[in-house]
Amino acid sequence: MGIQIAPSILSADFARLADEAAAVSNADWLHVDVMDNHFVPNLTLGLPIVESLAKATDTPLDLHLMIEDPDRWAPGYVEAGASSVTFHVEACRAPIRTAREIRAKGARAAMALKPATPIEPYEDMLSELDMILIMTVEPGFGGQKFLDICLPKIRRAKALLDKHGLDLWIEIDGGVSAETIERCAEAGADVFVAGSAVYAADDPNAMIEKLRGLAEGAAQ
Ligand SMILES: O=C(CO)[C@H](O)[C@H](O)COP(=O)(O)O
Ligand SMILES: [Fe+2]
Repeated sequence: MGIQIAPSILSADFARLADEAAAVSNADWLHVDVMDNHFVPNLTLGLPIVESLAKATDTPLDLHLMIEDPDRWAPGYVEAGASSVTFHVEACRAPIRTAREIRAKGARAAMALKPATPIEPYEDMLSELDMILIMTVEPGFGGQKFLDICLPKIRRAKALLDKHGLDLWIEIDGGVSAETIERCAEAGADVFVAGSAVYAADDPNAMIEKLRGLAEGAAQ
């Protein structure tokens, strides 16, 4: 698939979500951050809004569940219209079962790791997934500073995938901008979430193309 850009609607105007989705028509995915004020200290949106957003845009929805008990909720987000559903392994009680349920309902299944969570304990279950999300900020808020200390984990994740001959995507989320995206692409990331960098730009679609070009150049 190559490089993919996923603007996060966390940085959009929530009163105009359909327009904000249309403003990033060059995006490969629309990244939707679901927060429950328990797993993270912030509260955003849930199933009814995802269901409406899925009907309002042709861009596939990339759901990032920052919630407790994703085992219970993740399959419902596929039914609501998500094309990819990511659960946090720190909150998930049965990641293999949950990944299988997401896939069985027809979406891509992904597992997210907070900055201090290692990838190695999950080596044997990578084949159950379509994507690994490596957080490059502590989850909970947009507009935070990119954590360089996460770069070695991207490289280790890429090496594990190569070792097993797996073609999972590696997604990066948090602090991605024109200043930081090349480092992540060099390390092996392929899907780039960008909230504030895209929505604060005068021309969001031009920023998406700028980010895509920088990542493609660095990935070669
Ligand atoms: O998951 C997230 C926060 O937990 C968001 O997707 C992320 O922070 C995007 O915002 P920005 O690009 O401004 O860092
Ligand atoms: Fe996110």
